[in-house]
Amino acid sequence: MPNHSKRALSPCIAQQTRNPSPTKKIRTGAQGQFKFNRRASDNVSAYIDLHPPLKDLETAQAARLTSPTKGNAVVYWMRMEDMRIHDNRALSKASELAKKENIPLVALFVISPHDYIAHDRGPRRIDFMLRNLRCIQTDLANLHIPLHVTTHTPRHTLPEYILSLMKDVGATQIFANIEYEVDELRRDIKLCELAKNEKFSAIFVHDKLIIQPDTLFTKANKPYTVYSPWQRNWLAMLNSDLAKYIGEAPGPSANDKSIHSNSKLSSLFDCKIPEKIDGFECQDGEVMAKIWPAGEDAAREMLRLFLFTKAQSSHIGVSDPLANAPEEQKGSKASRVLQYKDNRDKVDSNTTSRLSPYLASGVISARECVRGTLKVLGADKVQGTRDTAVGHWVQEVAWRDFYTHVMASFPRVSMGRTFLEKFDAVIWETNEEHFEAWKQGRTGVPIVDAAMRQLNTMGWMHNRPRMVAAMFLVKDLMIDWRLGERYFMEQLIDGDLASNNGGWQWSSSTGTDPQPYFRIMNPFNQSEKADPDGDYIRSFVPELRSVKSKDIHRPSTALAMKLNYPAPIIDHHKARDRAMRRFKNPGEN
Ligand SMILES: Cc1cc2nc3c(=O)[nH]c(=O)nc-3n(C[C@H](O)[C@H](O)[C@H](O)COP(=O)(O)OP(=O)(O)OC[C@H]3O[C@@H](n4cnc5c(N)ncnc54)[C@H](O)[C@@H]3O)c2cc1C
Repeated sequence: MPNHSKRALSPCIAQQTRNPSPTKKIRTGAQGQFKFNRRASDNVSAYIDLHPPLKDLETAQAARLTSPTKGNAVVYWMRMEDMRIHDNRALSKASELAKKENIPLVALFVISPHDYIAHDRGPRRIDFMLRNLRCIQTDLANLHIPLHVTTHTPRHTLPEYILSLMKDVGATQIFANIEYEVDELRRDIKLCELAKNEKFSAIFVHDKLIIQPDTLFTKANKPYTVYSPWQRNWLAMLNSDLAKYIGEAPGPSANDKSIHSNSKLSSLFDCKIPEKIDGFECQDGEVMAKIWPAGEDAAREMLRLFLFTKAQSSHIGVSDPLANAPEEQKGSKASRVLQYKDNRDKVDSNTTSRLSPYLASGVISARECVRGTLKVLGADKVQGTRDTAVGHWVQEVAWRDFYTHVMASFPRVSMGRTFLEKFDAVIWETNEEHFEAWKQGRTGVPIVDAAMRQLNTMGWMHNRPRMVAAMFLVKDLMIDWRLGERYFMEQLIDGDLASNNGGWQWSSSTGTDPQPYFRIMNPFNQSEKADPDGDYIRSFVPELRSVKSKDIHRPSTALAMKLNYPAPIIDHHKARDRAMRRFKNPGEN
């Protein structure tokens, strides 16, 4: 199988581009247009959609050895999207087998810097991964299960490396949860093949989503490309068998204490998790640890607070989300999830769950989140329609499934290709000053600047400003969405390839279910709706803190000058006309 993925970096290129700094120079092409080193060619794009690697993994799984000889241990291979012990299907299955065969369970985590470069992972996401690994290592050690953490490059030899580690510990079976990105699937297919040659078995399990990809189809037996009908089907399937889709996977059993005197395995307990990874040093690690505490207990507490307590405006910016939590008010209609339908788009308070970093790293399962909604309602069916507050939230969790389904069925979208191919020809501006101003939050449009500064200080943004800031880059500044996609990934602590790509393609009207290109958000109107009193802007744009009136949404040039705040770098109405023209006739100026 040709390995044409845009994400396949050769090791030497990967090393050269090690430091994915936010100020990385923009590559410009011969015609002065921004150029992408990662946009798949037409042939590759067509090939990958015809041969989605998830199907190949399913084929490899069907052909795997079902009963290899008993080994001396069973391995669970944890990856950076399933970083938890509770309700973890691959871990649960690995533990079940170890118990049945009466052999120890060993957990493995391989740090793969080339993968992080290939996926534009930022230092915050990597730091969060290391912090969570520390919690997991301690919790597993309490069950006498070692977590062996090791680093490997180059990434294309990872399957051979995993196989050698299996041999080192005397394991013949390895379990992992599926990662749906192209290169990750190809890596796992290769491991299946190598394992089979050795008469070993590699078992890959669906865990990330509520409903796995490749299960929901239109009446014409095609993958869905529109969210609403897909979601109706998703909800019906979920409610048809709650135990199957959101049932909790049993936790791992403890190993026998004798593992500590096992000559091959005891040293695995000594492994140290690195403080940092070269090229991914987190400059604001302390701030991140405060806003996004690591570990499953923290994630669960975030969920509990969202389900059972009120929003707090003191939690807009850099603050500990678990501190000074308001009292739980059982039966009260004031909890954040019960107010979600009305308040979710308000950015001046913590109206949403802020669980995305935990879901993206798998510190909590999506199943647990949906089970939580059943508890709030005391219901035995999942609410998932927009007419109820809880249903509305479940619909958001479903978007996460949807975008991963899209990526699994149309893998080219993750290779720098637009879903709607006709928009691939849209002509983009190449104004580096504009791009820098957007990144730094100095566009002179307060809601956009607050959003970008929230991203730069918190590694996270509320969904509404994400859409406003993304649409401003693409439609007002006419800068290619792929540059924004990359910048978000580098900054976000919740960076998830499918959701980020889906969000960017939605905002730029190039994706599935697109916001039509002629619907362009007016950032000033959005600001008045989402942040009526201007508190969100005030917390992230200190220059405007003294502005008490509605002027905060659109300060006059004189006021902006007086406050040392930039004038808007673009006229929204003129920019809107330009975007309409360019999208209506892709390829024309
Ligand atoms: C341009 C753009 C880029 C984005 N990039 C990412 C990303 O890299 N990672 C990411 O997790 N989300 C991304 N999103 C989706 C969304 O903005 C965040 O998931 C949400 O803001 C997280 O806040 P929350 O946890 O409080 O969400 P809540 O409103 O509490 O929603 C609960 C969960 O549902 C999921 N979810 C909610 N909205 C969406 C959505 N539109 N698409 C996919 N999943 C959703 C998330 O897992 C979220 O934690 C992006 C959206 C846009 C417009």
